[in-house]
Amino acid sequence: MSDAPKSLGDRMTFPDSNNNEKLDWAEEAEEMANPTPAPAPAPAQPAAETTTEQAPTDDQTDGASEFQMGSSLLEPEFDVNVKLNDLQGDPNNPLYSVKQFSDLNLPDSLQKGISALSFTRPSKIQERALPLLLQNPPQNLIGQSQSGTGKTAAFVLNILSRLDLTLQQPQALVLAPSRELARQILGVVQVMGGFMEGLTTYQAVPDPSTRGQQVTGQVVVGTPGTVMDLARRKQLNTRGMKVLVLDEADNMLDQQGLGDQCKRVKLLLPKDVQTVLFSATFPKEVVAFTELFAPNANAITLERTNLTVKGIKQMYLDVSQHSDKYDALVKFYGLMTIASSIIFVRERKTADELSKRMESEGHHVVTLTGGLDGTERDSVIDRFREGQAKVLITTNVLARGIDVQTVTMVINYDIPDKPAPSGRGYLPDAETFLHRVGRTGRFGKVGVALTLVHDKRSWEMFKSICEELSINPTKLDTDDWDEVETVVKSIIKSARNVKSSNTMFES
Ligand SMILES: Nc1ncnc2c1ncn2[C@@H]1O[C@H](COP(=O)(O)OP(=O)(O)OP(=O)(O)O)[C@@H](O)[C@H]1O
Repeated sequence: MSDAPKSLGDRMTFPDSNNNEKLDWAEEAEEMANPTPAPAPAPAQPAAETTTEQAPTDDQTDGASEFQMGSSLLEPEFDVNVKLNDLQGDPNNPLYSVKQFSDLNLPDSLQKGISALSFTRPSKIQERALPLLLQNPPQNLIGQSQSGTGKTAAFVLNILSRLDLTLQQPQALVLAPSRELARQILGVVQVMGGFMEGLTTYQAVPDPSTRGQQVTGQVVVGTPGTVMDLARRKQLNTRGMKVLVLDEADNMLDQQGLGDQCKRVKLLLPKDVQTVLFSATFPKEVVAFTELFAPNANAITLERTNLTVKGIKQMYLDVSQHSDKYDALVKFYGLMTIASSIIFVRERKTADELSKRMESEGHHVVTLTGGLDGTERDSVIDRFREGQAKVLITTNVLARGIDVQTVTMVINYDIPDKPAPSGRGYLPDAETFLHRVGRTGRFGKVGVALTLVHDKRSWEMFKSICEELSINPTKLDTDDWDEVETVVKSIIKSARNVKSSNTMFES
């Protein structure tokens, strides 16, 4: 099945901190000639097999306010660049960045909301973004920071501080690519705004029980398709909107379907709506469009080399062929106790197959794909959040934004890919890789990411992603499981021993 050497690691290995193996790219010099490595064109695959699942624009039920809080602050470096479009954002202005939430002059009700979440001080992105977001007249913002660094709280605080609670009409709209993320954001709005008397919210994801209902919630959080439907049916009055937020903005503007819908939604809003775009990634293909969508925006960006969360330890399992992946996965799970983990696969079919096999062998797993209806999806993610299920198998539908702090391991059972611009074949998808692995290692927690590599193509894809993101993963060799156990344990231990540099925060 595979055209790869029996053990890829024999000739192509990443440096391994544990056994001092050195990276040997020499044999691949030709393939590496291009500084931004493009992998060999992927073999054509049958359509049904190759479509990477898109984030859904439909499905649903009602809001939940469950999410994790607290953190052990082990997060390493990340620095942001700030591009300011006005003099108010001058670094000499005392509001340029804030050291304490109390410096923001927020109403008491909001300070209480922040305390309810146990946030003691703002993270770097919050420190930089909040003064820019809160200034008047409102300014647009494009904000980038690594996964799990607190972008949600930044845009939610801005929204809540701009509401007129005496008006019972929609005033702020947050669009997210999946129903699960929309529910999660709504949860943050409800807890953070829990002390604001009269605050109302609306969850705009497909829900048969709210069909025909007029939207009166002041903060509307939803998926673009549903929001567009509500507006078209005149159930959502958009005239009073003051803030529009696109979470996972690059994803929202990049995909043909979601991008079109977001544009249409924006056209319905007042011209002076404050437009806020947040993501951990803004690939260059979407940057021009983000600037059109949020004109004259202040921008907080990350250097390409700072995109990864260093607290997430990267490993890969080198298996000989596709059919060995399942056994290697199960063996791996047998080695250690993992608090909670997410296994990402490429297709719904694989998710279902993997889930059936693991269940039949006594593993308790849950599966969430776009193939489930809204109520089922809500129930699965809730059970996983509550710890009733420790293993979640899913597709890219949950690659972005989902915050479950008990997740200590992410497994890329299949390497993420995206259609090549030429329309022929698929290319490695570094952005999706980054978002997937970012489901662990949240807000300074330690996490481990494991990627399965099984043939030459998967190896090349992984290698390209690692180069693009400056990742140096440790190889786990399936010929020696005792060694795998030792290596993984030592990686986890070394990650735990990372001295807190507190660089989640500004010094
Ligand atoms: N100032 C803070 N102090 C402590 N915890 C915080 C603070 N800000 C955010 N958090 C927590 O950090 C976690 C990650 O936050 P959030 O989900 O907003 O990250 P994100 O940057 O949006 O990530 P992603 O890019 O994956 O969407 C959440 O559990 C949140 O409650």
